[in-house]
Amino acid sequence: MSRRDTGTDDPRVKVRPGKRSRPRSKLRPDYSDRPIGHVIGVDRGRFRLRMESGENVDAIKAKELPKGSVIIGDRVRVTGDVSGRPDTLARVVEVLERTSVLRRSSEDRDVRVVEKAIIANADLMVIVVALADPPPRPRMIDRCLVAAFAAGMDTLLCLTKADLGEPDDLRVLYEPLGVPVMVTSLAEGTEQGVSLVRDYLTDHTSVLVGHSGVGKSTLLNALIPGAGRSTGAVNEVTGRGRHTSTSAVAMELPEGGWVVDTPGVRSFGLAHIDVDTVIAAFPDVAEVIDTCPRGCTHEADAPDCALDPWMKEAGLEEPERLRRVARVESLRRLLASRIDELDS
Ligand SMILES: Nc1nc2c(ncn2[C@@H]2O[C@H](COP(=O)(O)OP(=O)(O)OP(=O)(O)O)[C@@H](O)[C@H]2O)c(=O)[nH]1
Ligand SMILES: [Zn+2]
Repeated sequence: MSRRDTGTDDPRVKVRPGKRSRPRSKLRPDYSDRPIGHVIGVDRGRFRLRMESGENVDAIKAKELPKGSVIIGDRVRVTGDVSGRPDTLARVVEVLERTSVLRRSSEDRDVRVVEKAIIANADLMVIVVALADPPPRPRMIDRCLVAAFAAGMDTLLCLTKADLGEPDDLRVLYEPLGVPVMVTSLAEGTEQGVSLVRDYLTDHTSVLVGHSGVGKSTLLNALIPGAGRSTGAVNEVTGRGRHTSTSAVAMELPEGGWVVDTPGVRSFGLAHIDVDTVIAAFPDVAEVIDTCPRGCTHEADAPDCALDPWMKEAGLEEPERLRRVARVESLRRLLASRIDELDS
């Protein structure tokens, strides 16, 4: 992946990966008059579509479409039986151009990096972080910010369990980057901050990302009464979350908009994202890096890397000095290793 020319060298100019338009082959049939559906459920090769007519229709993918080419959130053209009557199946014949694609990479058994598209057309990543139990990890937040940036999605930082901890340290780290921060408290019988989050999510297509146990399901149930997400259980065998299923689902918000829930976001390797894109996702640090010597790797042992004097600048107030150290360490860790599990 190469960085697109935006006509400027200014690293503050965010470069979002461009939409790719596939040339239409003359031999391919023209499906442009077929009805359009929105993929709101994927379960082992079966798709649930919300048609533009409002009908829900079940479908499979046409053979000519490659494996994995239809994902949750896609807009697709459909042939066959689109009546939505029981025991009917339509056929997805074309995937329309996506406005965003959230990808992840992971290592397969041969330790090859495999990249996978997991969510299409989502515009907002809600990074869910508990203020305590489990303790917040800025490293994970940074990984998510990079993935969202590379996907072309906006971000919202949602700090849960405010009854157990203070949000100020995280606000100091992320508000200067322009990441909106919202705080919720959903301890037994309380419901603070939810309506603000719901208003923010309305009319967007969002995905909640966060470590196991931070309260994603609790938040989702509060946002969408009747969402029926089960909460609190941790897999006793692996000690990890209990999502063993492969199904992905998009749930409708009461006032409009969608929240996507997919086990795909559990592991969040960023190996498919190039160094420039990782750096661009750290706008404050990118500005400093601009003054590095040519070819600088920005790693801890890189000679004359501009990040070192920036961290140690004389006369810095303590919170700002700590913020800079945290930002540089986070970026350096990300540059050193972009393969990681969200839950690790
Ligand atoms: N004290 C407190 N506990 C909370 C709050 N929100 C959720 N919890 C509790 O935290 C535990 C985990 O919540 P879940 O909603 O299951 O967390 P999750 O992020 O969906 O976890 P996974 O499904 O494993 O990914 C549950 O016991 C919740 O009751 C909160 O605001 N305050
Ligand atoms: Zn450098």
